[in-house]
Amino acid sequence: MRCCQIVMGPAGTGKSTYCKNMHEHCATTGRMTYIVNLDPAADNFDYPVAFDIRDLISLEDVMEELGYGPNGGLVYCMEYLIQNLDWLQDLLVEYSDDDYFIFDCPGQIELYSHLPVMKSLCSALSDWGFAICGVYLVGFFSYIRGLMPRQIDSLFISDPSKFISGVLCSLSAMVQLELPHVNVLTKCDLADEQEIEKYLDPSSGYLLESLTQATNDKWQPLSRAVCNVINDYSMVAFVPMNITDEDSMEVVLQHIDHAINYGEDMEPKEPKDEFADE
Ligand SMILES: Nc1nc2c(ncn2[C@@H]2O[C@H](COP(=O)(O)OP(=O)(O)OP(=O)(O)O)[C@@H](O)[C@H]2O)c(=O)[nH]1
Repeated sequence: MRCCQIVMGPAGTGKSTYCKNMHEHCATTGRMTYIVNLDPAADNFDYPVAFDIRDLISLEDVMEELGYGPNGGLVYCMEYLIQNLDWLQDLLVEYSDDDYFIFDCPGQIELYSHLPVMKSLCSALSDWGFAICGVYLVGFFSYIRGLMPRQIDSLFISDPSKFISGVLCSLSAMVQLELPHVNVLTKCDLADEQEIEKYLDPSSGYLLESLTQATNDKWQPLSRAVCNVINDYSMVAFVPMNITDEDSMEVVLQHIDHAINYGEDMEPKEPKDEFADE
């Protein structure tokens, strides 16, 4: 079966790092993967690129030649890809049916929340025989890059509303793309395990308690409803990933394999229980 992961998520959540680590982890278990760069704004990679959207169109050229800004230019590039999908199909045709692809996507969340381009891409991949898993990354921490690279900007942990916002964005991608889907919480190597658990364990009541304290009475029914969605649907649950821990990469991969193999028929379960005895 031809399989692929569509790696999505806001800017800086670790999509390219995830692709590199997933590629390396799969190699250690004898699974050959090919990474496709679908970010027309990408500059360099730490992983071997099988093929690259920038060979079709680059953001720099679009901005220069059409006078678009970065966001409009990116959307233009993605729409151009959709209008030229034969470019991608011709490249994929060269590979065998057992080959496994990881698509490293851009960080503009509107691509996953309401614009039709990713949905069109996924429909095409499905028509070409791919079993697809959407992998949506949310960072437990976020970084500012640039003048002070690797400086920690905001700690999601200090602000449950940011965590909720990340969950709602992933939910929006799930609803929009209708793919077998795995949510991954990245940068967990930077956080204390017990702190992460507070966010991920619905029985802790931590999210609702924090939101209740932080918001005006008027918003509390909404906070409760959102927390119920997060707690009741294991499909919205996040798999914590620690890139320094091979076991953690393997757990993420098992969730993806499970999603690909069982897709929409998957019984809602707490992901952490699912592999507890393995
Ligand atoms: N400690 C730690 N750092 C990470 C992790 N994932 C990513 N980073 C760092 O976070 C920064 C952003 O990572 P990228 O992989 O470039 O993120 P991205 O989502 O591809 O970013 P965009 O392409 O801008 O959307 C880099 O400095 C990475 O080294 C992680 O799991 N742990």
